Amino acid sequence: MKKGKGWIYPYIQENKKLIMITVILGLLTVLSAALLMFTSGYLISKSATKPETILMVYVPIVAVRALSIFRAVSRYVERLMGHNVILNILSKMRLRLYKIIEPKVLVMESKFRTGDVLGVLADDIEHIQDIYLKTIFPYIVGFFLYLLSMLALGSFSLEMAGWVGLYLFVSVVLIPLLSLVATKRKIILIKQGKKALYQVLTDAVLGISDWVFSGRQEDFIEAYEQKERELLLIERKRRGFNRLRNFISQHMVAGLVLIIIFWAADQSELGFLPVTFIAAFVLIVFPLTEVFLPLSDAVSQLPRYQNSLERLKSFSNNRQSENQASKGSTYTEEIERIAAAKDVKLEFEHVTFTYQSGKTALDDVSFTLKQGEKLVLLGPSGSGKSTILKLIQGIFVPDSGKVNFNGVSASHFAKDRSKVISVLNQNPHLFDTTILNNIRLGNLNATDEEVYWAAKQVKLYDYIQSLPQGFETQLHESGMRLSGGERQRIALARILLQNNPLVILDEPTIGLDPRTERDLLENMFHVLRGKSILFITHHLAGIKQDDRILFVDNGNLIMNGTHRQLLSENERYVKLNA
Ligand SMILES: Nc1ncnc2c1ncn2[C@@H]1O[C@H](COP(=O)(O)OP(=O)(O)OP(=O)(O)O)[C@@H](O)[C@H]1O
Repeated sequence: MKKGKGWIYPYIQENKKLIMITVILGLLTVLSAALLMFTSGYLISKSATKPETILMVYVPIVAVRALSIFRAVSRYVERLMGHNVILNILSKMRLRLYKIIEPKVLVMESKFRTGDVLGVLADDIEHIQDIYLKTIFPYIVGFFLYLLSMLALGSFSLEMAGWVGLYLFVSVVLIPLLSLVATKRKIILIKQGKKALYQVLTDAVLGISDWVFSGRQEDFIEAYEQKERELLLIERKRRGFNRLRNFISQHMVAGLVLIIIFWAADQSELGFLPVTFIAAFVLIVFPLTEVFLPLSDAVSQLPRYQNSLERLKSFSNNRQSENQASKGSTYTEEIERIAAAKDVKLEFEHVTFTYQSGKTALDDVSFTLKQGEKLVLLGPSGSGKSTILKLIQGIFVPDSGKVNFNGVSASHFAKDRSKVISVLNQNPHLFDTTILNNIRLGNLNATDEEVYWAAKQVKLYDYIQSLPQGFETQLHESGMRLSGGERQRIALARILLQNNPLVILDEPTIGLDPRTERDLLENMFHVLRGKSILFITHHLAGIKQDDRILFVDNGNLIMNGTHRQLLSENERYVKLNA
């Protein structure tokens, strides 16, 4: 199957045999139901004529039994088969979605809203499932049934087949299409409204403590409920319209029954049809319309699918991340070599990067970081530090210039970046498991002794041992029971076990008091000796005389020199240090 070619057609193509079997089983189910009603109608009418012996109706009696068993069996097998195909398709769709999302996890924050991601994961794939179950399968079955009914009726009377064909066309094709046109806007509004509510709610849940502390939770609930009421109003109108459409469709069925009664009676009077067949012809209408009626509803759901499909497409069509994912595998060997050598040279060459919004975040930035060097990336808020970090991680690709590790573009690292780069950020995540497991995340093959060694390096060993359960202490959700400084030390211990050549410290001490900050930085730089360190910060705490400083401002690299040099040469730097 060619990936990236849509979310419906490739799966139909791949499963066409199974889908055909499901459709044939669906047809058999309806046909056996129709024949059952036909034979039952005949049997009742024939019995009413008081046949002399039971043998006269013996064949229809056996046929009724056989058909009812056959109908139940074929319906069961059809459902089994249908769901099997759908579950098979769904599992492949989910895997595909996972593969699309996984490499983008680091960009998610800047490119998608959480509500959007949840929407795709929770709703959209489920909706696509309905396309098959409620629209594609029923429509194919309905189409063949329509042809077969017309052929069967045509063998009795071509004129009648023509009229009934037209009548069914109006109720199966025209009414659904009209209802689609009438409800399309409402369905799109409902879907968009639900999406917006999803996003507002996600946003509010993420910032729930701020709502509570600002004392404005009532305002939020009121605004949310107001939007929900507006949506309900549209939904009520849509349901009202559907009820009207169903009412008209039911009356069309009643009309069809009357037409068949009059026609069959007429044919019987003219001697073309035995009287015992009148009921048979009338009863056959019911199982057939059972297939045709739900089609209106299936068609009116199309706008819902459209919205889901568009959202899934927007996920699969992210050019930047697709570039990285596709090229990543070609460079695996080279990346392994770089990781094994533990000798990395990071080069930024005339890098320019502009966000989709048009904001140029970096303009012609060049610098080099050799193995074992410490580079301090300094700059005020919004100057471009995080953008540099994302370019190093290969999440973004420069518009011009190069970001290379030993000559290999950072954007080729994709999933393998964790073999070369370690990142300690402002808020490392600790999981609800033991301290031992949390540290071992850095290297799942690390022995207990190695974990203890890492804990000693980051000066946490004695503290952990003093806890009643030592390294087996559970950290609870998000590692709540530890202080900010301790959490950073756990994360640092992970990095030591990871043992990568390049470590990026992304403002790891933000929010800590000056003393904890100083102790932590001292410990960090001590235990990370020999590694290349890129220390991103917006102030000068922990900086030594020989550290090389890169100062970015408004996307431009305006200072490049050691702390000592800049203090003696650069007035602005001196002021910063004051
Ligand atoms: N996803 C984005 N879309 C558009 N502009 C962005 C995006 N992310 C950042 N920017 C803009 O690019 C510029 C550089 O942002 P960046 O996050 O790199 O700064 P920073 O130095 O890391 O700031 P801080 O220290 O506050 O984290 C800023 O003006 C910012 O508003």
